[in-house]
Amino acid sequence: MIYDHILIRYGEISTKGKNRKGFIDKLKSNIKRALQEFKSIRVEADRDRMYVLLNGEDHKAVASKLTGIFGIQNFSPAMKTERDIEAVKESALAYVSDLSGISTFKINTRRSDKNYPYNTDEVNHILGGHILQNIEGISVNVKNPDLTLRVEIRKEAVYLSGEIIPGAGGLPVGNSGKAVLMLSGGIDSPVAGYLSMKRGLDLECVHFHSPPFTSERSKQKVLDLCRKLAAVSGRITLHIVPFTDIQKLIQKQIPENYTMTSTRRLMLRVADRIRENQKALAIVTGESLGQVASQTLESMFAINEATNTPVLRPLITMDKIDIMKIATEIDTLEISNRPYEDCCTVFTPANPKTKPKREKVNFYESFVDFNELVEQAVNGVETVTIYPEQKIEEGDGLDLF
Ligand SMILES: Nc1ncnc2c1ncn2[C@@H]1O[C@H](COP(=O)(O)OP(=O)(O)OP(=O)(O)O)[C@@H](O)[C@H]1O
Repeated sequence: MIYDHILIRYGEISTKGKNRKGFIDKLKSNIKRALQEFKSIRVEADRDRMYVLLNGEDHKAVASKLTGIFGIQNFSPAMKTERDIEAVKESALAYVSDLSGISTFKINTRRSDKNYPYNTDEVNHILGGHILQNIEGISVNVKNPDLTLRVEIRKEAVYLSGEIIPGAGGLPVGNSGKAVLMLSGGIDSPVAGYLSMKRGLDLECVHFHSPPFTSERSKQKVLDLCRKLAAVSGRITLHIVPFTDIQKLIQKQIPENYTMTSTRRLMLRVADRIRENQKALAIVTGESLGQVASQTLESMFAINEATNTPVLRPLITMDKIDIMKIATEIDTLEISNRPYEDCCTVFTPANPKTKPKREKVNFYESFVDFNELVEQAVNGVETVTIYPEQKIEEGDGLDLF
């Protein structure tokens, strides 16, 4: 089958003029970036549809890229033909003749141009009759056909397609503004990042590390996770925060059962400074209610006091098993399961407070001046941009830590 187009139907889209334009422009540029290896293709957009003009490129390879792009409801490889009914008849016949294993079919016509000289029923009959007359042994089955040939009659042309391939849904990455993702090496935060990109967020990642307590291998883990997220968005900027001094001071000055609460508050403070520098408007975390001591409601209440920036928690109501399912789908689970230490696990107290009190943590922190160390951590951030295909191996010259 020689398809010349892929016809893309938009996902959830606000009908308001300006938002619609923003959505379409963003989706178009994301599609162009995802398809840049196909040199001949062109992408055209109008209010209701987008078209990838294949110009000879393999439609299957292009389709496999399109399935991962947020903002696409579904899409169909399509043949474009002139509006003249004789031309449509010939194209429909060619389309069906070209497929093997089709013994039943139906025609499903939609007219967005109501001025077309034939209504949808008439087009269904004309094309159906033509196919029945010219292909031996084929019959119509309206309930369960082998092929539903969709015919879209538009102002500029008629499009024929036989297959609807589901898209990833969501909103185009970048359509909803920018946030920073607190990315650990664990299972949850990459999934939180993926889901927030699905709602159109552009993400920059922040990772806290504490050398020499955390190793090169835990660094590699985070870089690899970023590479997976970059496969969705085209690229990811990662900010790596030197956190050792802050953690040491916490260990020294804060009572042991409150060190975890204080560590989280300091992480949030530093992440918020990076957010501000990067002109982002929210912080995303991988927290899920009740999962661990730091994720009880009391803990979140005590920790969240560190900022009044919106903290988005896409996984808050999800069970671990469902989070792991998504981690498997986005191919991050195996990376997250690598057994290397994270700065939090290294310093985790034996009995962290599961119901910390704001007053108490404020009281303990009031004896310690963290301001200078927060400043140093923000100033010591190393930033690296990661692309999907980039292989980052240990010792390849990326002297991050
Ligand atoms: N080293 C780190 N760097 C950046 N963010 C972190 C780090 N450690 C934890 N976080 C953030 O805090 C959230 C809660 O972390 P915590 O270790 O309590 O939970 P978790 O369930 O193990 O999460 P994850 O699976 O994402 O590590 C993480 O999802 C992440 O957003």
